[in-house]
Amino acid sequence: MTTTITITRPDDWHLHLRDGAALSAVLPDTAQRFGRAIVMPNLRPPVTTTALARAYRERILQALPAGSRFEPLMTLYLTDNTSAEDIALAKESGIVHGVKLYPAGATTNSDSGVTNLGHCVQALEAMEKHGIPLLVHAEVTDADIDVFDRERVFIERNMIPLLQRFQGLRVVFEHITTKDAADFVAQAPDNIAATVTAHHLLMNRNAMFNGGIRPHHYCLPVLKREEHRLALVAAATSGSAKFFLGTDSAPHAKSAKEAACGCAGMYTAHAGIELYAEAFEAAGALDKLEGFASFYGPDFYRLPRNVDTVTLEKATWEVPVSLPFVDDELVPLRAGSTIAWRLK
Ligand SMILES: NC(=O)N[C@@H](CC(=O)O)C(=O)O
Ligand SMILES: [Zn+2]
Ligand SMILES: [Zn+2]
Repeated sequence: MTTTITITRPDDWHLHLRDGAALSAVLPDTAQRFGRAIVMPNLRPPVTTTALARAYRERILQALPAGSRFEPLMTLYLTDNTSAEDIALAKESGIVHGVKLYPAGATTNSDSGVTNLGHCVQALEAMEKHGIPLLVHAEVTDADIDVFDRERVFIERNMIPLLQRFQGLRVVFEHITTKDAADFVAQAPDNIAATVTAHHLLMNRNAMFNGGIRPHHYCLPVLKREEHRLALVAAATSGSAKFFLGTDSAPHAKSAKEAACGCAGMYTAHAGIELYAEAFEAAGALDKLEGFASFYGPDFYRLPRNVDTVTLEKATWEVPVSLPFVDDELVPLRAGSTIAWRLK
């Protein structure tokens, strides 16, 4: 007898869909599993205005498989020059659901990011006023701060002052990777929540060096020590509405990953809910998966929960060694290996 679980259709609250042919290559994986996704704006050039977000949304809808009811939820990329007027327009549009803060230089395509939060006061006040959440890639970029400490130091230097200054702003601490972040979010007021990726629930930093350097396990924020992974599992399976699903699936061509200076990002959308089922099962907490994957995200974003369902069965399947990707290949997480849950 196979074990199955049926849950309300999940949403992905942190996703990179890219653009053009890459978008067409990856979108079906997400659309098959998730009802909606918060689509990250770090294109080249970045999605900095509602007009750009509207055009990008149309390209996503065009690329959807026929009959799909997947709904892209758009975001704007915060820059030093984002104005209160830009935020008012975003709110009015009804299609923009968050504004993403990338500290300049912190991650893939973040060179237009914020150099100093002091430059963003008017935009942040407008977001507070209009109820648009700020989504934060929470890492400092100082050369003297160890790469494994970048998230912890961001909390002290940036997150605490930000929340102090804008007490009505809703903030998503994106892709948390440390016990420090999990503890911080758990004790913070209800306007602060966090997304958690499947890969940070399933792997610690040893996965980057298992028998040799493993570029497909390199992402940002980088994988951390086992004690941090355990803290993330505890937070995600706690039943707290402050922690919800965000895959941070971030496709890069194989040639850009397997390189002298390889790109950061893991592709996980091909098993976007299945990998979480593995992590929750390992923690003995499958009963907590639906809240994390399907309820707490829409509740935080003030959107209705999905009404249809997905069913997962406990059945091992083999992940292809690579997937077609534009003129290249895409190496998904677990390539050539197996995943213990399958989407029915
Ligand atoms: N997560 C990653 O390692 N990479 C993301 C950017 C990001 O989310 O920081 C990407 O766009 O490739
Ligand atoms: Zn990020
Ligand atoms: Zn991301």
